[in-house]
Amino acid sequence: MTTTPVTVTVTGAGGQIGYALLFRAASGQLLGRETPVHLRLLEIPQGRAAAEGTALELEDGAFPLVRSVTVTEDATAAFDGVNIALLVGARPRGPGMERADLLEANGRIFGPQGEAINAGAASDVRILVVGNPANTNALIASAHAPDIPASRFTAMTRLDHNRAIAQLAAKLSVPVAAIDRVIVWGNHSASQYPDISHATVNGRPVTDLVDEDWLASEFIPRVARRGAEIIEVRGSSSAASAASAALDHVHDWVNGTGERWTSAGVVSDGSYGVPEGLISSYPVRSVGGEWEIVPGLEIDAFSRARIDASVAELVEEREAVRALGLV
Ligand SMILES: NC(=O)c1ccc[n+]([C@@H]2O[C@H](COP(=O)([O-])OP(=O)(O)OC[C@H]3O[C@@H](n4cnc5c(N)ncnc54)[C@H](O)[C@@H]3O)[C@@H](O)[C@H]2O)c1
Ligand SMILES: O=C(O)C[C@H](O)C(=O)O
Repeated sequence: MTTTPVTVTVTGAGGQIGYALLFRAASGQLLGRETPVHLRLLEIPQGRAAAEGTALELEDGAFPLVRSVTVTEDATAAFDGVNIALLVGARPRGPGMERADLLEANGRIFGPQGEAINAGAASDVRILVVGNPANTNALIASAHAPDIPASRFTAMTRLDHNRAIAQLAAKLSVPVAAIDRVIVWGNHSASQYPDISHATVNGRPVTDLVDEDWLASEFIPRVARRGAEIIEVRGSSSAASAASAALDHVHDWVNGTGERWTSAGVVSDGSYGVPEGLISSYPVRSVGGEWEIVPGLEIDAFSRARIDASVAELVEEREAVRALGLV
């Protein structure tokens, strides 16, 4: 634990996720209850007033860990000296859209932000991209930050991971904490593969307890399409659960996972047949402040086909942003 204040920049701070995220970050749920924070809220002119209002409410929260709150429209100022960058600011999809439909509009946000991070971030900077399509936006930001190791750019698939655990816990009538070794592979999109072939419940293989039909026809599509289900039911995209997953991701990254597994979109080193350089979701542990891909897992034919399909979509997205000149 450190008592040196950590600078946390949240883009899209005036939006839904920003509002759900900032108060929990201020209370210590992002980095730990001993770590003071400087909060930087980056917005565009349309979102500035909402971010200013959030800043007033953060002040009124009288959070002991908050050392300062700054609202800005200037990416250079927002990322100067940043330790933790939460890139949330981007358009959400509406009903009937896929996340990849946002590629061109949102992709243009992440090149300039990558450049500003490259220019000014602290040497230990860690970046989580939440704005969709998250994996490819993280790839774009990383491509514009040549001085920052690619391993520091991550994309959020923790919400998918949490959704998978929650569905499994409900099916098996166990607390979520009883479940470990769930994996989300690939893209944060409908092609993602929530994989329970290595999962355990109280140390026992989950595959002994659920049938393949439930897996293929209920569990996988429910988790993969949960974002769309939320949009249909709520009328707008997930916010509090997304913020919660962002807190989980960063908290685990900084504080470690121990032996437990989680899922994160991290740069591929070629593991499990994913082309090197893509930002793909993998089973990971956080050790010594770095994400490590869980090595050596056996991948059966059912899983192989699904991982390959999601990775193929990531390759297509990379080609699309290359064609747009974004990487
Ligand atoms: N990865 C995930 O699991 C996950 C989960 C939920 C939502 N999301 C995505 O997160 C993004 C944000 O969702 P939301 O519900 O908060 O949307 P929102 O529309 O409520 O808020 C987005 C905010 O970003 C701001 N913004 C836009 N461009 C910006 C820029 N260049 N710099 C700074 N701010 C900018 C907007 O002004 C707005 O206030 C969307 O792309 C959504 O699809 C991802
Ligand atoms: O599905 C969306 O567009 C929002 C978000 O990515 C989610 O998974 O809830």
